[in-house]
Amino acid sequence: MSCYIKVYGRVRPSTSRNQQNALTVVDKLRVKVEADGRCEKLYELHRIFAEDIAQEDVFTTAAKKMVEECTEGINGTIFAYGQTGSGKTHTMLGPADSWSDPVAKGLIPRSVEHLFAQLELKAQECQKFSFKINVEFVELYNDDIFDLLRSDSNKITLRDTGNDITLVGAKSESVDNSLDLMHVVKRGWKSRRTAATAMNRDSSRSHALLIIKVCTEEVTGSLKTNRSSILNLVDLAGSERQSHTKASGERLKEETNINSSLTVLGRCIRLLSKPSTSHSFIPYRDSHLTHILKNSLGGISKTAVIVNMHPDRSFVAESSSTLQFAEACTMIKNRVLRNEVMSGDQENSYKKAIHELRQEIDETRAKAREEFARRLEESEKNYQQLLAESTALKSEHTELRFKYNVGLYMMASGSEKEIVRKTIALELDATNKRCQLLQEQRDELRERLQQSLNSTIPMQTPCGKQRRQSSRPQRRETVYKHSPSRLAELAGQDDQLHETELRVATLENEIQVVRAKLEKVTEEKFKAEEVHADVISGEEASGRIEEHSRSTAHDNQGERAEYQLVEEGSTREMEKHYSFQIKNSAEQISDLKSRLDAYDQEIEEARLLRLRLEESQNKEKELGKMIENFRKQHEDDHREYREEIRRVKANMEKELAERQKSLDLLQNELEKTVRASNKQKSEASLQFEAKMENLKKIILIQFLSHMVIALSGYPRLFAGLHHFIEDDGVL
Ligand SMILES: Nc1ncnc2c1ncn2[C@@H]1O[C@H](COP(=O)(O)OP(=O)(O)OP(=O)(O)O)[C@@H](O)[C@H]1O
Repeated sequence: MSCYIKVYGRVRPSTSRNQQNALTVVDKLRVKVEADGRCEKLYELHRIFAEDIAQEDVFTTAAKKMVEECTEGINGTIFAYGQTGSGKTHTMLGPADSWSDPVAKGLIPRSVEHLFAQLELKAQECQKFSFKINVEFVELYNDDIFDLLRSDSNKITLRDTGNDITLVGAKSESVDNSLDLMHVVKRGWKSRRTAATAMNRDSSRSHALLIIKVCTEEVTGSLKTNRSSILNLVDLAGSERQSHTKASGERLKEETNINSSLTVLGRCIRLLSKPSTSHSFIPYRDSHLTHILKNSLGGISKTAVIVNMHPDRSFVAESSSTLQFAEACTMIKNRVLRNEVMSGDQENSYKKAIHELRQEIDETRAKAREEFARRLEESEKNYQQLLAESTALKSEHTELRFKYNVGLYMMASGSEKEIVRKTIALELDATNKRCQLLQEQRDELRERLQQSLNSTIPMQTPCGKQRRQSSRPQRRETVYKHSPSRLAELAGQDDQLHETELRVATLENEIQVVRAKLEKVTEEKFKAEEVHADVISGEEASGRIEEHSRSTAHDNQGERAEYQLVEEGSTREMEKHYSFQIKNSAEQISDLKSRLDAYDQEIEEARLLRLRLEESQNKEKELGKMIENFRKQHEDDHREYREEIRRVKANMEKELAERQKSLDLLQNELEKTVRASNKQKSEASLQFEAKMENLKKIILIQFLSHMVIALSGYPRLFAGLHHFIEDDGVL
């Protein structure tokens, strides 16, 4: 497994109130460096700790996980880097004499405590778990390594065996608990070289390395697992500028050495951070510091770097160079190895592995079942939700229908809305029919009226004629429907119309009678004229005829005058009578016309009602469609859910099958191993038996040869023995 070095930045609080800060923590990942407000640069690290960050947070972010992994056989290194006085010791150990302060204590005391807490936890969880902690504490002063746990000033040398760098001559102390370890740290710290400088009253003049070696043993059944790891906690000395520290003499020499070792560290980091030079030579051996940290920089360890910075503007150059160092560190990748050795009975370990795999399969199955149940529940919930939504829509639809029915109810006053709803179709049909009937009746009435009018034309006054001619054009034929109440009203009007119709019919009869009378009178008149003409045209006695004619003419004149008078009188009377009748008829016609208008109005209203009804029906249809769509969508969703569940189930079954397959493979392997070991055993026992047989023979031969030698002095006994051997076939 490979992973990048984790790099964290920490900005300490400013020391001077007058100075403006050159560093601004932008957010949790970025810090901005500003020089005289001119150029500014943003640096992004894995985390930036602002001035007010708590020590606990620094530990949790930068070290906690690494400490935990140390108990699993993974090496870890944490080191603090930065200019002098930037807070490296504050970060690693905490303020002086506050290492046991729960708030102020630094990363080393917290790591030590957490390490032991973790080991204790493992001991509780595992039946057979033991651990061994050894600690070494050294300092690199003027590029020499000194043991901080020994009072003599013996120098320590480095042994590099490739993967391991060991400190030859360093005292390794075994500790059982965190208190003991911290006691060792305190003891060693007292020996560390510090001095007051212009920058720091208690400036570290050396790089301090606390090396905690963790070894654990875990026994499960007949399987023994040994793990080992090293946790390096490093407090580097700070880079210094002579202009700031104003060092001289011994301090200047220290300063030069510190700076040169840090320069080598920087160079190694720069080379490691370039991907092109990943396989080229890295000058670890140029300084003890880089040599010791070889495994932590591009090696087989998990590494975290905490770069400490001073926020003041006067240290802006140092802060920039520290951040550049940090940025280079973020590009270095380490290869992390787990130092773990498993031993014990192989067969048992296989069995255990099989058992564990079975357990894992069971767990996976249980998880799959849980997941399946959860998804099923989820889909059920969704289904319920959709159902609820569908019900809501239905109720909305019902509500709309209700409103529509209320509307109908209001229109069909007097009827019950439920009845109206149920009988609406029948009513509509009936209304249609009645409307049709009414229209037919109306048409018939119109026709008869027209006939009546036609028959009275010769007797009409010009004014009546004009009125008739100016009557409205015939309306278009439309089939309308009425509401029941309107139909009741119309029925009343229908009766009236019928009555009028009867009256018109009576009138027509009367007209017929009058006409007949008129015809009779006219006929009589014509007859009289004919008779008169016959008398006048006789040839006999023309005088007489003349006389008779004169007298007859006189008589006829009187008769004719009389007749004319009668005729004139009756015609006037008749005219008077007919004009009265015509007047009456005209009045009735106008009345009928106004009624017809009213009918038309009613029919118009019925048409509007019908339109509204159609609208409502359309709405109902739309709602029906919406519900249908919704139901379809719901079914689709449900199908999708089922599909997904089936997919998940299939995947899980596939996974289970794969696991089962690997289990079978393991079982086969185990059987093979058992068979091989049995074969070996039987071969070994056969060999052993053969060897034993040979040994027995050799012993017997030796015994017999001794006997031969011993009995050579007794020939008879020897001969007997010889016989015995030959007879028994011993040799
Ligand atoms: N984050 C902080 N909060 C409060 N005080 C701090 C912080 N960082 C540093 N200090 C204080 O600043 C002073 C110098 O800090 P420290 O000794 O840790 O610096 P250093 O980087 O180790 O310096 P040197 O390299 O010279 O040893 C100390 O008094 C310390 O308590």
